[in-house]
Amino acid sequence: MKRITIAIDGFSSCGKSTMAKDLAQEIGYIYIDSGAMYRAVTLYSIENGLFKGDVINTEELKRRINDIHITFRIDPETGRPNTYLNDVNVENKIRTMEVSSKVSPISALDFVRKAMVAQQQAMGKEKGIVMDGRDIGTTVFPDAELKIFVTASPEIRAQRRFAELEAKGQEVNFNEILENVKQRDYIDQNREVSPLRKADDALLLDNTNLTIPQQKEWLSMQFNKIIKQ
Ligand SMILES: Nc1ncnc2c1ncn2[C@@H]1O[C@H](COP(=O)(O)OP(=O)(O)OP(=O)(O)O)[C@@H](O)[C@H]1O
Ligand SMILES: Nc1ccn([C@@H]2O[C@H](COP(=O)(O)O)[C@@H](O)[C@H]2O)c(=O)n1
Repeated sequence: MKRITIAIDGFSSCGKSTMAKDLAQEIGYIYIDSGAMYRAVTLYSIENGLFKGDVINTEELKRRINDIHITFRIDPETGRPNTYLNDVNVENKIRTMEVSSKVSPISALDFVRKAMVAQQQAMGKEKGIVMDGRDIGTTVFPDAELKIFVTASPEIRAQRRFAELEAKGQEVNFNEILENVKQRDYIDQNREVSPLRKADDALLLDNTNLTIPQQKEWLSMQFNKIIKQ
């Protein structure tokens, strides 16, 4: 059977990774969470003192960008990929509010995007990949055979994220999460390099009123339509 490239873009916390991971597992494709890569660069910057408050030492980060190696390894227990930063598992550390609050300015830097996009394109050169993010259908894989753009109301997205972090035992505040979701959407849509936007040939999915199984079924249907062509 032919193998294709699947790009899933959209707003923060709307369920892109959930859909992408499930589909990849079902069809035996590689899954890459490109947001995890920008989060890992952000964590590196925090841990290496490259932030003074909210100000980034961009010159130093630029000098070090080639020392930042991000890989994904499947967790044998869950069957899901974990993110590694320079060979250390950082899957939990990159999901904190501290990283969420600093990641969008980091991802707006042109040299950071250039480095990440090159790695993402290398990961997808054999096809058989599902990648989610903000610019996958527009910049990383403009020729992807299946492109989806996901959205949902900011309130429902914040609610979903709140429930997830609370279940992980993190101390979270709903309003802080809602503010973060809106702020990241704004920065991601308004940056100069590869701003978040729907590719002209992407299918739009508003999953505000969909359950996880419903959106999974919808995505499988879109995949099957393309693969049978
Ligand atoms: N349709 C849905 N209904 C309810 N909860 C959902 C739905 N889709 C995803 N979720 C939950 O919402 C949360 C955010 O989902 P997910 O991490 O997949 O979003 P995302 O778009 O990849 O986010 P980010 O852009 O921040 O990486 C998760 O806890 C997930 O389980
Ligand atoms: N292709 C991408 C993916 C992500 N970003 C930036 O990273 C942030 C975190 O991503 P999540 O998917 O984990 O929410 C996101 O807010 C973007 O700033 C990106 O620029 N391009």
